[in-house]
Amino acid sequence: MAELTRLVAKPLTREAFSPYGNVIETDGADSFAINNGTTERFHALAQAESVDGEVILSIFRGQPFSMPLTITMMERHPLGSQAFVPMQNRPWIVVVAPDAGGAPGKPNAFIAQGDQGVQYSRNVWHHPLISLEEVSDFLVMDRAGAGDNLEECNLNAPYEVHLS
Ligand SMILES: NC(=O)N[C@@H](O)C(=O)O
Ligand code: NI
Repeated sequence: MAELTRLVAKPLTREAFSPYGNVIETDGADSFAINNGTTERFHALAQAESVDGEVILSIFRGQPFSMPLTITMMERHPLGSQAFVPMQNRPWIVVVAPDAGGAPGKPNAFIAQGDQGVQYSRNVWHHPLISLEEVSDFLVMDRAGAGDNLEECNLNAPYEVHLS
């Protein structure tokens, strides 16, 4: 088995995640009152992108992974963005990577809190959903339509994701 490179998950912040997309959270976001002041709207935290087809909402029920977790591949969606918002307020893991000549470069891992969602911008390398602790539901917004919207690629070496 190839040497495992240790990857420590960092706290998810808008700034650190900005090269890859948006963090969907109320902390630090502007808001305004609607519904006669009975509701606060945190407006346009992310904008879905689809080159064609339609944008849909789904629920992904993720099996929990134990840590440390060895990752060997990444994927991306060339035809649209993909957003994940946790529905049961449990932490989860986000792994993204820059593009390096059409393949994922060195991955970055983040620990997301249960009130943090993310949107991967179109064509951004990311690892498939990594739930923690218990089976967890996520509201997912992404593109549906004709054509192949899933590109997978092995990492040049396996990484072992750690929480600390
Ligand atoms: N393939 C699929 O629908 N899920 C992945 O895109 C993922 O990011 O979890
Ligand atoms: Ni995906």
